[in-house]
Amino acid sequence: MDKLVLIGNGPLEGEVRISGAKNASLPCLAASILTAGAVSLTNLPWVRDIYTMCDLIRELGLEINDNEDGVAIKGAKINSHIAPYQLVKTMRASILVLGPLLARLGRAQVSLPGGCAIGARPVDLHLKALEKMGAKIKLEHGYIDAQAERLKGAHIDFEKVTVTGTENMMMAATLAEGTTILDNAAQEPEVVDLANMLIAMGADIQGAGTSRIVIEGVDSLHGCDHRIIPDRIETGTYVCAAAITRGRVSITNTAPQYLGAFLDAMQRAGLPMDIHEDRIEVYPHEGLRSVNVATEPHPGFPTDMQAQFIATMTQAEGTSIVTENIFENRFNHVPELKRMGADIVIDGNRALTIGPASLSGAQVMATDLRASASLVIAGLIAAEETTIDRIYHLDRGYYDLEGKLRNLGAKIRRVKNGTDQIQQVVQELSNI
Ligand SMILES: CC(=O)N[C@H]1[C@@H](OP(=O)(O)OP(=O)(O)OC[C@H]2O[C@@H](n3ccc(=O)[nH]c3=O)[C@H](O)[C@@H]2O)O[C@H](CO)[C@@H](O)[C@@H]1O
Ligand SMILES: C=C(OP(=O)(O)O)C(=O)O
Repeated sequence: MDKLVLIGNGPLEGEVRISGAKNASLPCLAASILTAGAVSLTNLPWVRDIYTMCDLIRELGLEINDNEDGVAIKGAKINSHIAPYQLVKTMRASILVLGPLLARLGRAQVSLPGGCAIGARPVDLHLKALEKMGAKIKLEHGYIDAQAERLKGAHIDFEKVTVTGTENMMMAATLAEGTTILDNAAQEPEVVDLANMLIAMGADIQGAGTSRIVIEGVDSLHGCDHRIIPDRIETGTYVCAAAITRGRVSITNTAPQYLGAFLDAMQRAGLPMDIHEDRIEVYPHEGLRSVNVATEPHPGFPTDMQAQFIATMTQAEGTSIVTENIFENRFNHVPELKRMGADIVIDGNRALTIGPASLSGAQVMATDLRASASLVIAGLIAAEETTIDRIYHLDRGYYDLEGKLRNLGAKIRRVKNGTDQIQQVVQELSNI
């Protein structure tokens, strides 16, 4: 298993170019199931989850040719309606093929995703909504088995805001008979990106980006060319990396308008920044102030930035209270950050971070995607070496994290298994 080795050093400096959004690419790849036409997607980040989704779509029979910037997909022929356990178990977002398969083929069998490190993450709201659209659903042998000759438009009022639930229903409704209204819909930029792709395929969708989305079903969709939006969570992660190291970093090829609540929190913390249309310039600061945030559905503070924000707050003056409202178990990074010297107390769904704490390198374990990123951020300023194990979590969602950080001057290397090699890499990094 690969590990990351870091040695804390000076401020990051330079430019980092943001990749396409993983969480927009996944539903857009799934949307290609809806058409027999040719789909071209560009600005895909070649991270593990994208490979997994491509494998899943290939497994269904679609033809995919990839290139450096994206994929060309042809869905003229689909010969399976089954999303197997082997693929779904490595990526929960596989559930996104349920709506499109059912809409196009009238049948879908998708392995039921299990819980994961951050929470139980049920898919009951996806299933209830599909039933409301006329699908017959059975749960058998660990699989969701859904059937519907043609889905019918329905009024769906989500009990909770669900991002992939909204995306699944939006895709299913494009080919349904009649009008579907989604209330309490997710307003995330990735939902809007998917809606824009579907509209380019001929779908009739109004209101994406608001809490009510109205979809008028059509008989068929055609192919399209679509460019994926920049990754707001990768962007925020580099803002935190720049902030914790008091760096001067230009974050380019991004879209700051998707990060309002997070950038507002960083500004309240005293981070000097210039925010442009497609880039953020982060400047060195004289010391950060602690601020309180609570995670909420978009446009609130994103849960996917919570771990990286807590890592940054370990260096802010005072006590920062971070309340996690989306997932019931998303503080797995806290015990690991504490092993590095952070002073953090968990109280129910709140994490109280008392700063500034002096961090020292340690052997730590990545437990989920964003928890891993928070350990990298802490490792950038920790004294001596930090070794992060189980970085396959990071590889699910960050394109070339160590390459991008190395470019900014960080002392970071990936090592294959073996403690001998770790010692050698530590020596090499110490000599830089
Ligand atoms: C691939 C992708 O886009 N992943 C994102 C998506 O995940 P995902 O779409 O899985 O998360 P949801 O928005 O669905 O989950 C929000 C909350 O609703 C609950 N819930 C959800 C569905 C359901 O049927 N029943 C139910 O109870 C979940 O357990 C959670 O507590 O949104 C999350 C919340 O912004 C992000 O952290 C993930 O990065
Ligand atoms: C939780 C995340 O992803 P997923 O929903 O795929 O687990 C994430 O991107 O932070």
